[in-house]
Amino acid sequence: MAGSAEARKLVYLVTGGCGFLGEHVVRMLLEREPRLRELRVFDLHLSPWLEELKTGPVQVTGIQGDVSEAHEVAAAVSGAHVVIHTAGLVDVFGRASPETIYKVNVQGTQNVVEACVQTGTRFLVYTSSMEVVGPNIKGHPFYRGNEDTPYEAVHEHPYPHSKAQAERLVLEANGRMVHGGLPLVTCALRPTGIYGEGHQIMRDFYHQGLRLGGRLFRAIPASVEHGRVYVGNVAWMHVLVARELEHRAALMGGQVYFCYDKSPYKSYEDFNMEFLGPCGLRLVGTRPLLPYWLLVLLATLNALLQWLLRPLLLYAPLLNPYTLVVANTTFTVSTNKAQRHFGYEPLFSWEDSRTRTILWMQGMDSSAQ
Ligand SMILES: NC(=O)C1=CN([C@@H]2O[C@H](COP(=O)(O)OP(=O)(O)OC[C@H]3O[C@@H](n4cnc5c(N)ncnc54)[C@H](O)[C@@H]3O)[C@@H](O)[C@H]2O)C=CC1
Ligand SMILES: CC(C)[C@@H](O)CC[C@@H](C)[C@H]1CC[C@H]2[C@@H]3[C@H](O)CC4=CC(=O)CC[C@]4(C)[C@H]3CC[C@]12C
Repeated sequence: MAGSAEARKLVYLVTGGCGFLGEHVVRMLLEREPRLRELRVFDLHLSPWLEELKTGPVQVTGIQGDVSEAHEVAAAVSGAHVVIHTAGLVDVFGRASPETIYKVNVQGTQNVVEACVQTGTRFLVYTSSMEVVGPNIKGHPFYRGNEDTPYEAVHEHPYPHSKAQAERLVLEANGRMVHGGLPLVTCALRPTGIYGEGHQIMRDFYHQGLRLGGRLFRAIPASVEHGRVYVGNVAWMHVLVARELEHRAALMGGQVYFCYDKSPYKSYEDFNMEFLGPCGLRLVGTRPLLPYWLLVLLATLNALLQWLLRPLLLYAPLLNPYTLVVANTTFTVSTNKAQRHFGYEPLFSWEDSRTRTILWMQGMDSSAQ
């Protein structure tokens, strides 16, 4: 939907704009934000597809930078009306050190907040995560909960802990005076497990299945529900929040919103099979093929192997003690807070989300042959 030239006056910055979610946010903004004059895409690694976006009426500016470097963030934020901060180290597989995770996710977010304050940017949307809530280290289920559901959010793993710290920084910054004397308005969005075109973990499952002769072996009971949300709907919620923050600052400022849509409640593995099945893979077993204690042993051995091999190579399998607990703990949301506060409705139906994801996987399938 193209806006008239005179209506184009806003400058948006998307950090992590070349990532799985970030790319969908960037493309959604270009399609559905008619007030855009300039779209800045800030990322550690700029993608080649950015060039194809530079042919339209909106100025698309790729900025290669590191959110953990305050001066680089300040330069990118300066002059922006809205910042959508998606950049982060999404690592639960032990690829990055805890120090690096905190440096990027916490210090990086602090840098974004301070840059908004110093340069006068008034609207900040942060991509938080369901993991800020849970599953907690005790494996307590969170069954179709909402933003107000009481839950003992206790984290030891660097990733959820860093996301919780970053979210708190963003929410506490709401109301701070920015350069120019007006208040900063912030909010945080908490996606559950995002799926869709470009999801690296789905690729990993697909390639693992190919290596195992087209089979995947059930490890988690089908009864363990895991919340999932389509990346296009998460992107749409980011665009909508960024648009509505100015007019609904009193209601939305300092708030958190789960990202949700009509994706069905299923176990993580059964949900993945909605896409892996049409690509020729099958999930072996109606119940977990191995007892849980053996899975714990295998996960622990994987963690030990990762530690032993680290000086030589990065060994980062999907199964480790943390991913096993998360996968094995029910965590689903049922809420309409985003609809009540800013009129959010999913842009993509479950059927459409599923079809788009399958077509992407099949396209990946053909390119893999
Ligand atoms: N993937 C998922 O299921 C979920 C993701 N999230 C959150 O969504 C956000 C995006 O996640 P994904 O797109 O899945 O991850 P991703 O890894 O695909 O994208 C993250 C982007 O941030 C960039 N980045 C990393 N470190 C950076 C740094 N120091 N400076 C600048 N850019 C940097 C990466 O290059 C990448 O393009 C993250 O904040 C994550 O915590 C939240 C809930 C679920
Ligand atoms: C090997 C089997 C036990 C297999 O079932 C493991 C699946 C496991 C890799 C995933 C299960 C749940 C996922 C996490 C969940 O979707 C919540 C997340 C939120 C985020 O912010 C980032 C990603 C993740 C931690 C996601 C990562 C992969 C799982 C642990």
